[in-house]
Amino acid sequence: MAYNQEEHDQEDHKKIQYPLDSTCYTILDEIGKGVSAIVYKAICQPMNSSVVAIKAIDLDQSRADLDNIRREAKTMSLLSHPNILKAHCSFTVDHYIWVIMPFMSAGSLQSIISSAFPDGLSEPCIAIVLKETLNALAYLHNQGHLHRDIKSGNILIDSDGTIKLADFGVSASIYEPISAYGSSYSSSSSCLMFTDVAGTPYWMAPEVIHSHTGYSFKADIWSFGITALELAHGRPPLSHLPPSKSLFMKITRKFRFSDYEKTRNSKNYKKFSKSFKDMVGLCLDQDPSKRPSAEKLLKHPFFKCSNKGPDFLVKHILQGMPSVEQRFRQSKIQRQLSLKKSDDENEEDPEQGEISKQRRISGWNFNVQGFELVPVFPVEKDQQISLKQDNDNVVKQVDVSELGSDTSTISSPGSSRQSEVEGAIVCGGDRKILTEIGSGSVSREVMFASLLFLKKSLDDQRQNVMNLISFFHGEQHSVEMSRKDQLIEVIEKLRNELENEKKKNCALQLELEFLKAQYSNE
Ligand SMILES: Nc1ncnc2c1ncn2[C@@H]1O[C@H](COP(=O)(O)OP(=O)(O)OP(=O)(O)O)[C@@H](O)[C@H]1O
Repeated sequence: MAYNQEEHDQEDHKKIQYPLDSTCYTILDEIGKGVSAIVYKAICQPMNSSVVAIKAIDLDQSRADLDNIRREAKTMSLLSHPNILKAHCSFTVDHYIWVIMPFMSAGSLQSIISSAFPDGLSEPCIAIVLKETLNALAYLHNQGHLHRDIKSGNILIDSDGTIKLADFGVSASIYEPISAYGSSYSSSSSCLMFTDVAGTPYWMAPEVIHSHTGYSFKADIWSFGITALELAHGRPPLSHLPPSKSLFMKITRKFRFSDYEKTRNSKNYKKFSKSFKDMVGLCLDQDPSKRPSAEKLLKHPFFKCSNKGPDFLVKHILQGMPSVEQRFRQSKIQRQLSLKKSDDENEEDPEQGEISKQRRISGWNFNVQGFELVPVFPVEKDQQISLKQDNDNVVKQVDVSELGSDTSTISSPGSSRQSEVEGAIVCGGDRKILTEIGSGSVSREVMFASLLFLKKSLDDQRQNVMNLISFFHGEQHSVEMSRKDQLIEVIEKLRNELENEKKKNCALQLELEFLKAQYSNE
């Protein structure tokens, strides 16, 4: 059936106003959890007890400030498309913002994959999900909006197989006044560009991480390509690394060979069609200008061949699937078990032992045939931290004890102003080393951008730890949960946050020292 925008808009205007009062809603169950929000299934009594989803965004933990969240609500209220999830309303409840949304009873594709399809979906199912998502994206781009957080966690599915794109928490409009984005928006270049780092690391386009270069609609296309890989393999590339590390790997264009091998030797290696691989390859072009627009991508043979609809998804994905609330409960238990397992493994196999297994690579490309990211090995085999010299590029080793630290060694560019350094952090016991490679593919601005990102993330984590500490001092969570659940959750969070904090602190300090040394050398 052809989609009629006018009819859809008229339907939209007929919608009834949901109450802006939390007492009108009864929470039934927890169904999901994001970085700074919990999602509940609830009923709205004055609306004939209709079922809704409530996203409770904790303002104390949210990266987005109130303005951003208001913008999300505003963006959602102005958009109208069958593949875009539109909120009923939103209002504040203590230090939470409640976004009242239609309940998409099968939850997100991410929750479906993680609970029932760990090795990914079949290609015909992927084609339907991606096509519906791309319809939403094409509409969004035509309206002048970037989504900026395309991933399977933001693609929701209803019991009848309907697909909707959700979560406009970091979306942005190119038509809004520049002041709405502070200094993060620039219209001086030939196309409208954003420069702030937004989104979720594994799905982020390289130009979003290298944010000094600016990015636009094509950043969503990259994330769409990563989402395709996520649906195909069950997880996005580099997701075995912590988010900050995956960002750093993208910036330094390195990731561990052992990790790549893990993916490649997967027993469940699947075959995908040439047109699917080609479509993903187009999205994952390093050069944003070479990626197709959403509208053009819709005309790709991969989508043209797919004539199956939502019923197919019901039959092949949803039938027999536990409810979204059951799945959420299961995933919580699994998370706790895997946390315990990784704790045990860390005790047996300290990080130091891992270092010897690591083999550095100088870049990574998307391989259309193999349908995965492929490492590029450095031309020079020497991976020692050493004095390295080539024609016009000198890299000299500096002992950081000279810079005020007694356990670290960094290599930094020497006399040449053109020298550029790719940094990789290798942590082993208490000896932290910032290594060199003078191949010249990462500039100081990129290094700065990554440092700023790490710093922001560090600040966020510090804030989270402070929140948890105050929670332990007796602050009440606004929604009732069992005491045991709360404690398990808090301990899990605290352990993660502290671990991350420790690693990032260490990395950040070394990198800052390194930059200081670099500048003082000049
Ligand atoms: N309207 C909805 N109906 C049904 N389930 C939902 C709805 N919105 C969210 N969910 C469920 O809650 C989960 C968490 O959603 P949320 O948007 O908070 O986090 P996320 O997108 O997974 O992560 P992030 O915080 O990184 O954006 C989703 O994966 C989905 O399963």
